[in-house]
Amino acid sequence: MFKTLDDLDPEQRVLVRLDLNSPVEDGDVQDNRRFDRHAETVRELAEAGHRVVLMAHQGRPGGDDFVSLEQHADILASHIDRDVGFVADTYGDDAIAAIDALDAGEVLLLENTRMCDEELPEEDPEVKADTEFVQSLAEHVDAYVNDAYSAAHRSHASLVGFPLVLPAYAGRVMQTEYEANSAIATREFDGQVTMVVGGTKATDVIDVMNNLGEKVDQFLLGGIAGELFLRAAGNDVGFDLEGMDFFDDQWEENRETIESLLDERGDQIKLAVDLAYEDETDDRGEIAVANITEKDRAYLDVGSMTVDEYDPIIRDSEAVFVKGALGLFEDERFAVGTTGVLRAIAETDCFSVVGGGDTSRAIEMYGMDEDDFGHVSIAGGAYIRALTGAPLAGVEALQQD
Ligand SMILES: Nc1ncnc2c1ncn2[C@@H]1O[C@H](COP(=O)(O)OP(=O)(O)OP(=O)(O)O)[C@@H](O)[C@H]1O
Ligand SMILES: O=C(O)[C@H](O)COP(=O)(O)O
Repeated sequence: MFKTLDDLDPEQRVLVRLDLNSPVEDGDVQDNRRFDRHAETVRELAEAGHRVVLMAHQGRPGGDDFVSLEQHADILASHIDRDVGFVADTYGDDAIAAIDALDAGEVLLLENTRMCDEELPEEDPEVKADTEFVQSLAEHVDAYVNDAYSAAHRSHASLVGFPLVLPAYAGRVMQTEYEANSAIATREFDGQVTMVVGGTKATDVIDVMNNLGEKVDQFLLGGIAGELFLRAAGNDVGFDLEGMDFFDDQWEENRETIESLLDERGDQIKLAVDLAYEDETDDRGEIAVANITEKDRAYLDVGSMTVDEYDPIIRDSEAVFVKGALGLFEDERFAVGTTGVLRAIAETDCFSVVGGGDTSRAIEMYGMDEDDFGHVSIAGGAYIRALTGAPLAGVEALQQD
């Protein structure tokens, strides 16, 4: 395990890595649950009287969402009910002067870590620890806290360098995410364990099945990934709408693996029995998979009969994990599958974890209460890695003494 905020000495100058990477629309950073979650860690540190220096990233160089963190400071301030200072510098003289000027309980956000050349290349922690970025900041703080679980799969300087040169602790988000997302690999459940898998990436589903095949009793499939499995089972599905490229490449690359998974794990894998599409009047139409004779239209959701089949399986489960949406839920007509399984989870008291950046958005979009779920992860790439047992560089760096 790692040390947590409970182990931190009083009155520290603490350097805290958050993940505030957010959608940006027309240059405006959108508020989202990452701010709300990290607010807990920041508030706790500030209220305890520490001097709090925050680091985070936004986008990647070259992308439209690669912007300054100035707006993030204001959004975060609104979540913690106290000022968050901002300095447009990552580790230069301005950043150091602002850090040195902090009083107890004050909070300062440094500029986008990815504006620093030493942050991004994926390198070993030892190399990152040796950078000017890490060495300069480390001299002006007493401790390092990593709260950025959702970025912990990256071996970037702000995530893996500091634990080698400073006493390092996990923040509250890091702690909660790590525990919940590792549960499927580490916890023993007495009853049935079910995994709902969908979304657009077949390899995510394949990796999850290969890694968790012994832990999970039933995989309930949907989404593009589910359609690829239906195709492998001999159905004429997998039609790309104009401008979309979900199926052909994925089919070429994964066909054999999917066929052998169906062969070896057929009893554990439940596929949709009906699918939904946009009909001639732009309404939702549904068709039983058994009645599909031609690959002539795109399917955008699992159908209602499928939800009726999946619902009792979820209600009989002791633990349910979700990765990926069962349909194009952003369009209300095609949200039936995704909201159907989420409602079934919310209404039972099973242990549940819902992950995937997109999928978890459905919870708020359709007015469900996060408290009805065991854990709603704010992680995308890190969540899938946790499920498939892959190491997370940022977590490993924290765990070494
Ligand atoms: N049949 C479908 N047709 C088109 N889009 C679909 C379909 N089924 C699911 N999707 C889309 O899949 C997306 C989720 O896929 P993804 O695999 O990216 O899931 P995630 O795990 O939530 O996200 P991420 O990996 O980005 O964190 C949703 O935005 C949804 O609209
Ligand atoms: O938003 C995320 O999933 C994380 O912050 C990681 O971002 P990245 O994929 O740009 O490294």
